[in-house]
Parts: sequence; structure tokens; C-alpha cells
Amino acid sequence: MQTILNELKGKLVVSCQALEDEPLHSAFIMSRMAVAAAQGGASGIRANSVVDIEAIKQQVALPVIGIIKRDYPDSEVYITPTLREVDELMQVAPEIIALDATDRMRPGGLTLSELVEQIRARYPSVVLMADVSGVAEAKTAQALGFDCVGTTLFGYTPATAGHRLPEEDCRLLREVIAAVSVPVIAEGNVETPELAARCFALGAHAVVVGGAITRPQQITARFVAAIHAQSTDGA
Ligand SMILES: CC(=O)N[C@H](C=O)[C@@H](O)[C@H](O)[C@H](O)COP(=O)(O)O
Repeated sequence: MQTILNELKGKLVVSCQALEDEPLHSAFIMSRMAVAAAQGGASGIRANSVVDIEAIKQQVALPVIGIIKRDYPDSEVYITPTLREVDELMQVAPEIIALDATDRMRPGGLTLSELVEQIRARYPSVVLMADVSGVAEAKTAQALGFDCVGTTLFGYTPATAGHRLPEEDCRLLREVIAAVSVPVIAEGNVETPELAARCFALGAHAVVVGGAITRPQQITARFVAAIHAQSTDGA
């Protein structure tokens, strides 16, 4: 079960995602993003939805961290929130399945522990990544038997809103690494190659980079902001 995590040790994973409201929303485009990532030397791909993963797997031979983002009316959890999404993902067999592992209730009032129990009963050997937003959640995820933990949701829950992984020399990442023995994957707002390298120096097992590589609208906005700041300084 751990072989795939060993393969990713010290490596870059590129997240190729574009939701329905994003300009690059297309399984074909995501598959070409994955090809570009592979050509650039990425060792894994993170992807959302069965159609995207299917298209990506036809084009690149890299391991995939699969998720399904789905909104439910009775829960804030949207990354692989229920067994239904895990069942769908298993049709395309991503090497790792990631799910929200925050302390929030899943749809239908299910706890994380109950969901993990359901997943393990049906898929005992699936490799599970816990997308967490804090240290306590990382510890809980390890206790529940997750195979690895990612900092994916730091800054993306009401309790952590306004925070970003890079702050204070990646304090959250350092604290999670100190708190658990499972591999810790740095993910979320890793916007530069230097920051990715810093995450490894701090002990990250792997680093997932998304928007800084695959969301041109974000990259463009950073250029525009920097240019604006420069022209305001000079004014
Ligand atoms: C919070 C959330 O929904 N994160 C998602 C998780 O899969 C993706 O939208 C991110 O792109 C991914 O985590 C990589 O992060 P970044 O794009 O910041 O490098």
C-alpha cells in the first residue's frame, strides 16, 4: 500500500483542475496540462472528477491523486465528501484518493470516522490522503488510518480563513510534520519553486502545486498585481 507514497517521496505533484466556472474547464485541457506537467518533470498528478482522471490516465503514466469536488446542501465539505464519490473514483482507480479530513460533518450528518469506516469496509487497501486544515485534524487522520496527510485545506475553512500555508515560514506545515509520523504532503498556495524547495527542506514528503502551474488566470493576476504595485510605488 505504501509503495506509491515511496514513489512520491521528494517529488512534485501537479494539480490539474479547472471547475465548471473556470476558463480551462475541460477534461481534454486538463489531460494536456498533465502532459505538460509530465514533460516538466512532475512525478504525479492531482485531479478532480472521473472524466478528467480518465482523460489524464490516457495521456500520462504518472500516479494520480484523485478527488471529486461536489457540493451538498447540508455540509461545507466538498472534497470527496461521501462514499458515493469514492465509489465513482474507484471506476478510474486513482493511485491515491484524497478526501476532506477536517473536523466538519459530512453530508447526511456522517462523521469523518464513520466515512473512513465505510470506505475501508469496501476498499480495504485504497491509499487515502487526508486533506486537513490544522494539526489536530492531522493527528485524528493518522489515528483513523489515513496513509498520508496534506495541508490542502489550511486557509479554506471558516476557522482558518485568511491564513496561507507560506505564512511564518510554513508554520502549519512544520507543526503537522512534528505531530504525525505518516507522510505529510505540502499543498495549497505553494506559488514559487523556491517555496516548494523550502517545503521539502522543512520535511515535506511531497509537494502539490496547482494554480501556480495550471491556472493561468491566477498567474496573470499575480503579474497584474505586481505591475500595479510597482506603478503605485513610482507614482
Ligand atoms: C482548497 C481546495 O479546494 N483545493 C483544491 C484541492 O484539490 C484545489 O483547488 C487546489 O488547486 C489544490 O489544492 C492545489 O492548491 P494550489 O492551487 O493553491 O496550489
